[in-house]
Amino acid sequence: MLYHIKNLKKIYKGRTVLDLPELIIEKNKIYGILGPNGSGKTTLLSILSFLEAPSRGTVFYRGSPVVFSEKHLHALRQEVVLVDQHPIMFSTSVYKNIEFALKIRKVPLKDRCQIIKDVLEQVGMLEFINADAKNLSGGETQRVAVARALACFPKVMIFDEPTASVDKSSQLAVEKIIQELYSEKNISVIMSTHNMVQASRLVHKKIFLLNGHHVDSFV
Ligand SMILES: Nc1ncnc2c1ncn2[C@@H]1O[C@H](COP(=O)(O)OP(=O)(O)OP(=O)(O)O)[C@@H](O)[C@H]1O
Repeated sequence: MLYHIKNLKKIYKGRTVLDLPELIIEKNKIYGILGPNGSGKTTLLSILSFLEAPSRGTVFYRGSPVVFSEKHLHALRQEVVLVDQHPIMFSTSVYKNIEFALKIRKVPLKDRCQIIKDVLEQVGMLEFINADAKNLSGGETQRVAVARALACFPKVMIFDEPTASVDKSSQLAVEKIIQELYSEKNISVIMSTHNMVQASRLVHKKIFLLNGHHVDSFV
């Protein structure tokens, strides 16, 4: 079991936006979190990637209860990475954007170049290695963001609406990459999406959220 959530609540200014008595997420699968605007998808993904603490309840990760304090979260954030819907790129080359992630994880200088080439190759973006990351299209930016996350050798990758702001061909390219992360790299994937058709072709398990509650389906 990858995650086991028990009696979780997230409360903002007195309003409960997530209320999950129990939720289990198994490893080595692609999960889709589905729900309308404001249903709590991003909030759940932030908690699963250890960037937000629940207001109440416990998150077990690989069998251990997570202590949401900076000291304890450091190691967990090395193996679980979130790829944001609008990834932030620094105004420098694609190479340096990925290198920055390696630098903060203290990857030795001599290893960085090969890792960066490898991950860009995996997402089909090697030819952009020296391009200015600020000039990339939405789809290209998503792929570099995936490469940057992959450079940290994660066990779990979490995507917030990975194809919401890209065109159709980039959408299929990103879906293919997600499929390969799972099938070739044994990375567990959790992604939110509005797109039911996308979920049907890509994910193994769906989690439906409605007003912060886990429901069996929307019908
Ligand atoms: N930092 C915050 N402070 C106050 N309220 C918040 C905060 N973050 C989220 N919310 C509220 O929590 C609810 C759930 O938001 P969340 O972003 O998780 O939903 P979502 O399903 O991801 O929506 P969308 O599909 O529009 O991205 C919303 O009503 C939102 O306004």
